[in-house]
Amino acid sequence: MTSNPTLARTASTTGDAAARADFDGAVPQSAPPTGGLDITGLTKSLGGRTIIDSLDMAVRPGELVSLLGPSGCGKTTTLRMIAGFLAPDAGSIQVGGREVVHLGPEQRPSAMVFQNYALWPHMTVAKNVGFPLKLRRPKPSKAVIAERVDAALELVNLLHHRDSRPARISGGEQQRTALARALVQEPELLLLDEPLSNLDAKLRVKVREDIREIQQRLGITTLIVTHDQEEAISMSDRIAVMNHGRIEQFSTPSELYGAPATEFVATFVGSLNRLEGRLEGGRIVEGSGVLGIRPEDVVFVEGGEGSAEDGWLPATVERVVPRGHFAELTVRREDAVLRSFATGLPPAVGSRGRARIGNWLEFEDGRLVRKGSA
Ligand SMILES: Nc1ncnc2c1ncn2[C@@H]1O[C@H](COP(=O)(O)OP(=O)(O)OP(=O)(O)O)[C@@H](O)[C@H]1O
Repeated sequence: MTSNPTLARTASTTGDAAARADFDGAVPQSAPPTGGLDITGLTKSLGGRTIIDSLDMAVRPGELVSLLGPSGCGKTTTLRMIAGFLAPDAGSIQVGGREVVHLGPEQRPSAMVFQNYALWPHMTVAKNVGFPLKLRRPKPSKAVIAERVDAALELVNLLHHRDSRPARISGGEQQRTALARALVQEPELLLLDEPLSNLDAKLRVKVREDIREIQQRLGITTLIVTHDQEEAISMSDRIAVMNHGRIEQFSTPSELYGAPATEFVATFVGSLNRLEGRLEGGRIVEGSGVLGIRPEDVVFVEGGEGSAEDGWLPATVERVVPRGHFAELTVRREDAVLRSFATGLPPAVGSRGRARIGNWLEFEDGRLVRKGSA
């Protein structure tokens, strides 16, 4: 297993002379990345059903990738096979170019953060974090374990709680303890199963920023399982969108949003007006395809003449849902009822004006065939 230089460097007393000479008191912004993850032909049946169907995926060294998909699509099953808790029926899993599929979880160069954190209630934070090191053979000395535990706790900003028990710290601190317990193992591959699902909305934003920052600083190749598109979009270099045990698209967040390969991806990532038909002169008319229109691509303007020129059609606001810094409008035109996002002061329910469609996606048989723009 490659030792991660940054984690070693965070403890001033840890490491060999070269590492110490390198350490100038500040944690470097980025370390050389750990190895990538290469999965090919991963297959698993459970209860007589194919759950994962010949899955291929390559995560680059130092990359953070989210496995995103609805409940039951097979995210956790995939992660458990990568971690070594579940044996696949077929396929290869390589970490840093080394085949690990036949190894047990503790022999793999990966560490997992569980959804429920799985902390021992009778152990202090420091004992919990040091536990995986105690299981190592040969067992590291007490002093080495203490140094590495402190380095990991410092990374997650939890040194002051080293002697607290899990019941005495907050949910966010428990999450960071679980993260430190994974990082202390200096894994090449960090695996996180719905890491933020037990946190309240505000803390979730803070913790996801923390995880991203630490991950980038250490250069650890990371795979996160989530069903939360906002979480995936805000943290990931790339997102693998899963549906029924297959990856529908594996792209950057902006590619997924702007050019979704399938109707499923378009509806799962971001919100979408889905309408049967096609656009002709800015007007939705009958047709065999499916139109996908992002709410921000529907513009409503109060008052003014509603003329078909430039795609403006008369429109009435039927519903207004404030969303904080913007509002979601339901706008009725003669051809369709559309959701629209409005920034600034939203119009009142019943307001009349005109609405126009700026950009749209065209799907046939569930696949993207064209992107249109007015
Ligand atoms: N031991 C099992 N026996 C039979 N079917 C199983 C078993 N474990 C999981 N499954 C099924 O496999 C499918 C995928 O489950 P998995 O937990 O991987 O989904 P998921 O995408 O992680 O969902 P969630 O977000 O709800 O955790 C589900 O339909 C589930 O019912």
